Amino acid sequence: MVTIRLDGLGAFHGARLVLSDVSTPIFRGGEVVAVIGPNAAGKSTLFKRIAGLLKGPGRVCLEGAAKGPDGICYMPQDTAADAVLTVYESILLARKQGSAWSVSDGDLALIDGILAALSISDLAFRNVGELSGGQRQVVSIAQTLAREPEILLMDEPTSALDLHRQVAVLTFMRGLARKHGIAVLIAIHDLNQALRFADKCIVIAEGRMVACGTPEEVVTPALLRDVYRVEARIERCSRSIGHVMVDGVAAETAATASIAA
Ligand SMILES: Nc1ncnc2c1ncn2[C@@H]1O[C@H](COP(=O)(O)OP(=O)(O)OP(=O)(O)O)[C@@H](O)[C@H]1O
Repeated sequence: MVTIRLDGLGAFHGARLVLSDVSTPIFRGGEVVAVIGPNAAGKSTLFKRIAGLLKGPGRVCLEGAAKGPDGICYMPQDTAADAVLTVYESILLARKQGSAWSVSDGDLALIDGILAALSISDLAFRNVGELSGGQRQVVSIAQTLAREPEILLMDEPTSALDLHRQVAVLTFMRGLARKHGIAVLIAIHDLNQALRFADKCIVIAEGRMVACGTPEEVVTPALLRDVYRVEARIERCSRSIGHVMVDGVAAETAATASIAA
């Protein structure tokens, strides 16, 4: 089984150390880990550092990955659109990235399966450049899956999706993690989706990890006040899943806001 653990991880943007001292317990294949935190906290930076796109101190301890570091796939936040390719071609290109350019029946069957699983078979021969933002985001997920990741880093993969597709994609990703033993780390702003779909949760704030545990352990009124600067409660629905109920901005922020007004 693949496992990943972060040991004192940090990252530089240029000469600036933007992220430091991120140490986690072991995350195992099959688990979904939500990475949460405010804007500019360092979530994307963390993913880029794990994926080897940024330099910095510390270690990414990977075990049991058949492809080694190549098993780590990063889906960026910005979904680049290559207008001249069809959806099918763009996914095939992603699959063939860094490998021999010969296409097997297995490659085509895998792509057909991904398109069907993500309910985008009807988009296969449309140009990527003419898709909506949400459609492009699902294509970007398909491109990442086509690389058959062992560790999957998804940077806000549902930010452009409607509610149905958010739930469908997150349900699918969790099933995929379980079925294929993939460790899936998802940076996400929707804390209710994190509470619903994640097995573990890490919180990044001001370039450091400030909490790690199950979503229920981590997403608390105290965390919401200290890290997100809102007054909020966690209420359980009839299915015992916690939901964040926001009452307003935290007092200190409210004072600042009224001064600013
Ligand atoms: N290419 C870059 N060059 C210099 N600084 C950068 C670069 N990219 C990000 N940063 C800085 O690194 C810090 C962390 O940014 P990062 O994108 O990791 O945040 P984030 O938690 O993913 O934010 P968001 O939720 O807004 O996407 C920010 O201060 C940001 O300005």
